[in-house]
Amino acid sequence: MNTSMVKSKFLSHPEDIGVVAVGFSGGQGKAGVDAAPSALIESGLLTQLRDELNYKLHGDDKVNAYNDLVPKDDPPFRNMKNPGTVSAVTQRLSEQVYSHAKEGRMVLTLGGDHSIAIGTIAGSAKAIRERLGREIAVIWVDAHADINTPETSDSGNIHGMPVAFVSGLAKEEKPEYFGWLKPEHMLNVSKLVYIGLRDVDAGEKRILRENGIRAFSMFDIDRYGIGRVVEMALAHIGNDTPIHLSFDVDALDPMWAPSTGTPVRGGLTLREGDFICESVHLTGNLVAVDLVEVNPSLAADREAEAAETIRAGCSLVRCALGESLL
Ligand SMILES: NC(=[NH2+])NCCC[C@H](N)C(=O)O
Ligand SMILES: [Mn+2]
Ligand SMILES: [Mn+2]
Repeated sequence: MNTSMVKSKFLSHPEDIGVVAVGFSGGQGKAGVDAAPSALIESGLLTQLRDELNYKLHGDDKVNAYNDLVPKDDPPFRNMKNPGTVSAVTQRLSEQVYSHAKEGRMVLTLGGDHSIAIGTIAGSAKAIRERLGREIAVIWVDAHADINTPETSDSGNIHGMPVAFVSGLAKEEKPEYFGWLKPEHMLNVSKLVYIGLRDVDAGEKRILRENGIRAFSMFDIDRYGIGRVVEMALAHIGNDTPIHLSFDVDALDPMWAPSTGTPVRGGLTLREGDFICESVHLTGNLVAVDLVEVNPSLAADREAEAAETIRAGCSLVRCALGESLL
């Protein structure tokens, strides 16, 4: 790590990153998001972390496809699409994230669609509980709240439900349908904060309200500016809490990140996204980062727009890991 970088105080090996590349698209219906990790890696992300930011990287450079986990038959269950597949993949992913996090490393997960956060958050939460006896906080940067329960979801896509499962708002006993999630995997919703929301379903608004969940929408960003919003978000989770940052690239305006499955206009500039990541880095509390929903095959002008989106994603990750601070 460079001398100007902030070492995370909750990591015993702050210079080490466990990388998990998740080539998975089963939480939604559009092919291509599974190709994001290799596109990000090919564009040089891991080399930059190694050579420019001086991290030591652990874990396979190869992308996990999890094909061995896909059940032969995966019918909808409680309105969820591909429930058995998403459950099995996120369970395996939770073990991968856990095994890095329990070593005291930073964990970087490259998605994949946002359903994978069921696995990443479950793995971080469990490891941090065991290592430090603490609960993690989650900063969820997204156009969407992804807190539908199977019953409130219109689409049945599990990438719109991860927060509900990992916080216990959506419950299921069957082990093959997320019943593997145990109390040690869970996120306390009082330690959850959203930034960037602008497309929240009616049922999700009710869930946010009823559970008193702290959320900063694009309205708040226009009103207070990104600086104040990040300050308030960090104040909400407190200065002494390990942070898991889950960044959906669709939080950025489609101008900066056009290649994504559910783009919503009126989003963050790339600079605002980078600022969020830099600010989280500066807390010294970061323990895990997810970057999700980059889909290189979705774009009007494929090559150019996909390259833009990949570049934006790389920038966000580097900022979260300490780049660009003087
Ligand atoms: N991770 C995402 N891009 N999620 C989009 C979710 C969209 C919508 N709210 C749904 O539940 O289907
Ligand atoms: Mn989203
Ligand atoms: Mn999302």
